Amino acid sequence: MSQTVILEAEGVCKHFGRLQVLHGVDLRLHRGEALGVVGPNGAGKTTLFGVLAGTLPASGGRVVFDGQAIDTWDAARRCRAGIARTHQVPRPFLGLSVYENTLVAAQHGAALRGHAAEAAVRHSLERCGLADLAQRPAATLGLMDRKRLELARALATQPRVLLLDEIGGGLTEAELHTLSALVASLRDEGLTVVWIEHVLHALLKVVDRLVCMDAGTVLAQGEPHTVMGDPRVVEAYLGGVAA
Ligand SMILES: Nc1ncnc2c1ncn2[C@@H]1O[C@H](COP(=O)(O)OP(=O)(O)OP(=O)(O)O)[C@@H](O)[C@H]1O
Repeated sequence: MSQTVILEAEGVCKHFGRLQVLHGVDLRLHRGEALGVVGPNGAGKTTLFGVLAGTLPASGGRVVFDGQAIDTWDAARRCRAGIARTHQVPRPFLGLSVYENTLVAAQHGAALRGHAAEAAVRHSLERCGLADLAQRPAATLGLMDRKRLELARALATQPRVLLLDEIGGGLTEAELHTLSALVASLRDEGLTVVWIEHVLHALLKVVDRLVCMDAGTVLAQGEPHTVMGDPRVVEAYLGGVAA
């Protein structure tokens, strides 16, 4: 795995009014790796994603993508540059088809038009196992297919970095197995992935490194099983019981 840093948070702070949620987070993402992010509810994981993706302005620190400071870039510009994210609760356009939902992402997220947009949509739907459901209205999809669509919409923006926010929640064991295999294959094809997840066994099958956050700071990071066995992680995240 290359050790080139593609995305970096340096001393990132975030306040919501008087509530400080991120307290100087340092995070380095290496090109081509899959990085897992775990931590107790309220640790600031999703807030960090917002700051990286540009949907939330940081209150301090900086974010560097591919060697450039991107703090002044809005979310649309970051997406066009190659940072895509999924959300905990998928919110597709319910009245549009799977195809149309993904086309909107290709057009708005990556500014693709015509054949290039159609090719990106077809490829994303095939990658996510949705090709046969392309004409289905999004409103008729079950949970797993909504998650597939959320992923396909992110892929249609042609990302270099993919931020996955708890995409495994609510899935069956068989669905989790499929999801882990899909995320691993995306990483194996060269996509850089950051995955926030509470379903630990699904996450640990895939990630190369793990970060544990607690109370707006990075508590531990490194080789996944070493991090999960770290006494501070066991105490803060696993309620004192080792995984
Ligand atoms: N827009 C907001 N306004 C005020 N407080 C917020 C806002 N967004 C998040 N918070 C607070 O920031 C803290 C961190 O939330 P965040 O969602 O980032 O945590 P998390 O680690 O992703 O948690 P979870 O695992 O439950 O998703 C929480 O206390 C939350 O209530």
